Amino acid sequence: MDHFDYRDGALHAEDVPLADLAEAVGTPVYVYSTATLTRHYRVLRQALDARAPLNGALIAFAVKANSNLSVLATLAKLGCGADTVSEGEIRRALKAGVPADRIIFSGVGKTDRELAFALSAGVRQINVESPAELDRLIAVAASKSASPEIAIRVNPRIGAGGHAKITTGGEGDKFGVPADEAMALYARASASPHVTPVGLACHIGSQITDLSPLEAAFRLLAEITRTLRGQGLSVTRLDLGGGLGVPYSGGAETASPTDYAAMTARVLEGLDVEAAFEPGRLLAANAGVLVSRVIQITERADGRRFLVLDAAMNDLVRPAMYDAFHEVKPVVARAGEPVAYDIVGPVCETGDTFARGRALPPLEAGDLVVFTGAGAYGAVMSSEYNTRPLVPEVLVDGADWAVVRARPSYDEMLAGEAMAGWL
Ligand SMILES: Cc1ncc(COP(=O)(O)O)c(C=O)c1O
Ligand SMILES: N[C@@H](CCCC[NH3+])C(=O)O
Repeated sequence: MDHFDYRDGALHAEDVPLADLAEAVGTPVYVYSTATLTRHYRVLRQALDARAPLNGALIAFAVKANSNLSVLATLAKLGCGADTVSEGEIRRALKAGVPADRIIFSGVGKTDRELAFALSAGVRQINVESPAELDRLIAVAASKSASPEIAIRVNPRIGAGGHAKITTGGEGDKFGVPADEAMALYARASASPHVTPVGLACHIGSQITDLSPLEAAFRLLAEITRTLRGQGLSVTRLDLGGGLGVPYSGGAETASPTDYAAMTARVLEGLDVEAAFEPGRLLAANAGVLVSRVIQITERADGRRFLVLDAAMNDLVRPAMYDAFHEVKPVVARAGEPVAYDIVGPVCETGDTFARGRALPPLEAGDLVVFTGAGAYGAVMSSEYNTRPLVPEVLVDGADWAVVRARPSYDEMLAGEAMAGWL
């Protein structure tokens, strides 16, 4: 459930009419709902706390899904931690008030500088994804006389997710260490005074709607835990990643947080480990919309109608990149027989197409529409392609709202560039 509803035919974010926001801030603009973020966090928190093996488990929001400082601070205030994949994300999480002991550092290619930064920040845990990374981490930690707590990320050879480009646990995927190698790596790490292995991690993909691949991966981690303990090694934490999908359209079926918690608790029963989760999309996707204005409607003699918006693939890349579906709705409810539109942006790429033949009520130039489900992997994946300013972001809380990232001016966009001295 979200908090974007029609009231008297006008779409609101909580108590704020989106048309008012569009007028005040301009379009395109991302709008996030505090009540929805809060609700999504609480639903997961309660589902986990209802199952003894998961009670109090760390929820570390995957910062890559939405790294806006105010969004992170909203979640941090609820007790949420952060799953990070770069020095930049660790800096953001700290700045937003996430305590270092709730920050997990994941990622397939952390630089020595980033590892050193994570050590000095005192993050809770570094998830090591390869033997080469373990060697570099040991060297960095030795130079600081440190011994950070680490988990080994297992590649369970179970890929899952909404699109081939977003599976991460498959055999050919770059992430993590295959199970047998992971056990050898864990034993090797345990012998070093410069890392302290505490557990295992996995994350097999994103937009996963069926629990069975997740269950298979979690069972594998439980089995590895038992094997390592049989070798006299200590394993106290399992980081079970994120990946749970969300319904991008009203009718779509996805596993619920309650079913997810029940399945996970069954797998961990009796194992006596501290679990952690790294949801991104689950908390943020349906807490955000992208508001855009119709520039014009281009009609062809063959009857094709292009709805040309002021938002483009550089603002919301998921349809172009993954053929992802986002529902499009008019901000002011309109009557009339639905019309089929090809919904496109102004960027000079055929891929700048959000949807083909999408049925919407008849629209006119100047009308506002929203893309729903845009709170995760929306603004964070935007670019300035075609020298289009990055989209601003607004956070709503009841009847209050604030611009939490401003649209840059053209001067600001060009300020970082310099003319070569010989020109
Ligand atoms: C290590 C890790 N954890 C968590 C996530 C969050 O995934 P999702 O947004 O699907 O929950 C990702 C991204 O897929 C990831 O790479
Ligand atoms: N960015 C992707 C998901 C990948 C998540 C990061 N591993 C999306 O928009 O669906």
